[in-house]
Amino acid sequence: MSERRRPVDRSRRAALDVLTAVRAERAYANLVLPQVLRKHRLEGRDAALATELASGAIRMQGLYDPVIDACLTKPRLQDEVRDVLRLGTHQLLSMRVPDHAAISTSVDLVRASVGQGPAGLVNAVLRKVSRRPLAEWIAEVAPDRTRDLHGHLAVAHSHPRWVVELLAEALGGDDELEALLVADNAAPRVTLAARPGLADVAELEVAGGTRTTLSPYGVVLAGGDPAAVPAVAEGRAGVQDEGSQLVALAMADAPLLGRDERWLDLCAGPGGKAALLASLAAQRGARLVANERQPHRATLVASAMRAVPPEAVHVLAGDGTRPAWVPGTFDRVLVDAPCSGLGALRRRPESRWRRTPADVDVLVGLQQVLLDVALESVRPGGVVVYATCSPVVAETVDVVAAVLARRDDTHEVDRFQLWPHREGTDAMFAATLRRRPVG
Ligand SMILES: C[S@@+](CC[C@H](N)C(=O)[O-])C[C@H]1O[C@@H](n2cnc3c(N)ncnc32)[C@H](O)[C@@H]1O
Repeated sequence: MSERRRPVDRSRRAALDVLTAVRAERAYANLVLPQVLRKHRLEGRDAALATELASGAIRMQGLYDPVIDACLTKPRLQDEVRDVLRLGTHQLLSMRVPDHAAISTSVDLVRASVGQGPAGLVNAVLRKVSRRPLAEWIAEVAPDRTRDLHGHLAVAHSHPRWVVELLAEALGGDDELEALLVADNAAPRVTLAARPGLADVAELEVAGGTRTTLSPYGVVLAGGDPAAVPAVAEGRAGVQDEGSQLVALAMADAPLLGRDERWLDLCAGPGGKAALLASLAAQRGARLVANERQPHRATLVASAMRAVPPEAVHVLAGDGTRPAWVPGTFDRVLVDAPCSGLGALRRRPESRWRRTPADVDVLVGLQQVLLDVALESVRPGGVVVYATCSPVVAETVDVVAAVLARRDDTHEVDRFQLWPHREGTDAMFAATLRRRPVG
């Protein structure tokens, strides 16, 4: 068949659709992927290939773009052509696709999506990329490691430099920094939580899972579609990172004197932690109020609760900074605050390129207000867990310190910081605070 009439590989076409939507429409890759896979009728290995191509090309663009630029003779490149080159470069440098297949399918793809014009350019650039292995390209395009470690790691592991610097600050130094950046670029394992009283871990093991070591409710799936597991389909279990399970348990299991009936999840959407908390509350004769500001996310919370006994939960759509309850109502409160998400970069390939340092500044103000509201909402003697899926110092320990500095009725009793390269979880932070009992 002539080159011009060769059909475009559907997985690569789908991957390009994802890159286009993420770039041009600011779509989220993990939300747009299922739609694109359906549109191209991709399943099994073809769907897995499209997913790897799209996620890898987006995640690694901080390394691939300088490599591509080093192969150009003219500096300017159409966005659509750069997307095709990112996909081709990912195949050449990070996947086991033979060079000739990576190059010819990319040429076909650009011909079909942009036109004949850039086909020669794509062919020439990818041939140059294919002449060196990844390590040599890193040595060529990244700053020298001994002179500028953060600059080197930022390019070699494709993270914005400001993110690398905040992660180094959170780690307290550079010793584990590279291990963390490597972990950020690896696909997370799919973990389920068996919601107590509704499903048990043994049931999920039968579905092909292996027990997690840190959460008593967690099971890691070897593969396959988690939605096909009956307990997940029925809402008796949920897909949930082990770190998120530990945050929910920090709230549910913090020692408490006196009444333990009224629980609040102040920022509940989309409802993973709230569903685990509500099932625990049902077992312990407590009731959870699951509050979420965005109405459509409150709907997701309600859906996550479909298997929970209705008397154990009340879902509320409301702004947590203007509480709809009187102060001191609750015995336990979780404030899983809106945050930069820099601890969950493994899950969202584009998020590191979307976030800016200014986002962190804005979020810190909201995080402090929400933590203050949480402390006002809990009775004296009650506990509040403040959590983020970010390890950034400004969003974690600094928020807790700033709020505690203004209050003389609260002290910190516990805290943890999890890491993808240590525990294999998202980089979740949680601090447990207690309001002093009166008298
Ligand atoms: C990190 S997410 C919570 C994740 C959730 N706990 C879970 O495990 O599924 C933060 C949530 O806070 C919500 N949020 C943001 N501002 C809020 C506010 N002022 N009041 C209540 N919720 C808010 C966001 O819409 C988002 O759903």
